[in-house]
Amino acid sequence: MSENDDQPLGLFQKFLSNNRIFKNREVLRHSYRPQILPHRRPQIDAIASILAPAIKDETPSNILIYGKTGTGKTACVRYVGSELEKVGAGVGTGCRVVHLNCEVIDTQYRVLAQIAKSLEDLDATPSDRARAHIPMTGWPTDQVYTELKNQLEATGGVLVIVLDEIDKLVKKSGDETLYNLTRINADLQGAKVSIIGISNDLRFTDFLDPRVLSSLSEEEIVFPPYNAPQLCDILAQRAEMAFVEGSLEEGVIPLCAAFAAQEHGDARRALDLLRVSGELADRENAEQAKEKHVRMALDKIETDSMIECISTLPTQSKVVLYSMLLLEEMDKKIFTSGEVTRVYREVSRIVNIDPLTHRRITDLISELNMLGVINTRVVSKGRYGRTKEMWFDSNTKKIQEVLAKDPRLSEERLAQVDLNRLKASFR
Ligand SMILES: Nc1ncnc2c1ncn2[C@@H]1O[C@H](COP(=O)(O)OP(=O)(O)OP(=O)(O)O)[C@@H](O)[C@H]1O
Repeated sequence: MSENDDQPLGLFQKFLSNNRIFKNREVLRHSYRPQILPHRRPQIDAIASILAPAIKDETPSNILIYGKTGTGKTACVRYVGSELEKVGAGVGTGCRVVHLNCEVIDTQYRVLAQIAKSLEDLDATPSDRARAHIPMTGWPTDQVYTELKNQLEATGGVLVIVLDEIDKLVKKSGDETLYNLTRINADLQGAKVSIIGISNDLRFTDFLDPRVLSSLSEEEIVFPPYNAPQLCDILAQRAEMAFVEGSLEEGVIPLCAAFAAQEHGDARRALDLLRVSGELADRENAEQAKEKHVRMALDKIETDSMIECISTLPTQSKVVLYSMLLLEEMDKKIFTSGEVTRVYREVSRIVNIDPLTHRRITDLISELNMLGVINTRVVSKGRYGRTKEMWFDSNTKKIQEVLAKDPRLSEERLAQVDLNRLKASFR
C-alpha cells in the first residue's frame, strides 16, 4: 500500500501528465501520418504526376525514390497513395496502394504473400477475411505467384506496390522478387501493377540485374535533406497540434531544428527532439519546455540510440568493446589496437569464443568508431610506423551495463579475467 493508493488514479496519479505541456502527444510520434507536408510540394507533385494515369486505368511508370533518412519519403508516398485511392474510388476506377516495409518483409515469398493478403483485406467482407488465403509460409513460391496473379485479375484496376526500404529486400534475398514483379504486367489480363521503391541507400542498385534496374527506375525522384528553416516550419506545424499554447519557450523549435540540421536534415530526429524535450519538461512538472530541455533531450536520445546499437552488436564486437572497457579500468584513457588485441585474447579465452586475428579486430574497431561508440585517430610513431589510438568520450558505465546483459559477458564469467596479470603485462 502506498500513499497514493487511495487517490482515484492510485499508483499512477503522480505519473500522469497534468497536460500543461501536451495537448496531443501522438502527433509527434513516428506512427502519425501528417496531412500537411511543408517543403515537399515538388516531390508530392512529381509522384502525383507519375501516378495520375492510374485514375484513367492506365499503368503508371515505376518509380525509384531516394533520399537520406527522415526526408519525408514514406510520408509523401503514403499521402499521395491515399489521395490516389480516394480519387480513384470517387471516379469509379479501382486504384489500390499496398505499402510494404521490406525491413520486415524481406523474402520473395513474404512479399508476394503480403501483397495478396493486403488485397484480400481490402476486398473482403469480414467473413472472407477470416479465411486466410495464402499462408504466410509453406507454399511453393510459384504457387504464391500464380495465386497473386489470379487475385489481381479478379480485382482488376491498378495496384501500386510500395516497397519501402527496398535495399533491405535486395540485400536479404537478391533481385528475383523485383525481377518477377517488374514483369508481372506481361502475365496479367485486366489488371496493372506499378512499383514504387523507396531507399536511403542507393548502393543496392549495384546488385540489380541491369534490366531490373532500368525497369524499376523508369522514373527517379530524389528527396533532398531539409535545412534548419525548413525543419522549423515542419516542427511549428506539428507543434501547433501537439502542444498547449504557450508551453514552448520561443527558442525550442529553432534549437531542435538546428540540432537536426547539423546532422543531415532529418525530420524524424527533429520531431523526436521536440517530443522528448516536451516529455522531459512534463516529467519535471514544468510549465514550459525550454532550451535546456532540448539539450537534455539530445543527450538522452544519443544515449538511448547508443544503448540500442551496442545491445544489437555481434558477440565478437561486444568482446572487443569489453576489452576496451577493461583497458579503461586499468586507467588507460587512450589505448592502441595492439593493446586491445592483447586484452581481447584473454577475454575471448574466458568467454570461450574463437579468437579473431589482429586484422579482424582492427576492422571491428573501425566499425565501432563508425557507430560512434568510440573515437579513433591514427598517430605516427616515427620509424615504428603508424598506429591507431582510441578512447571513449561517453559514459562507459552505461556501455558496461548493456554489455553485462549478454549472458556470455555476465559478471561472474568476467570476474575470472585476471586484471592484475594483464596490468603487469603492460608495464
Ligand atoms: N515535410 C514534412 N512535413 C511534416 N512532417 C514530415 C515532413 N517530412 C518528414 N516528416 C515527418 O518526419 C518523420 C520521418 O519521415 P519519413 O518516415 O517520411 O522519412 P523517410 O524519408 O521515409 O525516412 P526513412 O528513410 O528513414 O524511412 C515522419 O514522422 C514524418 O511524418
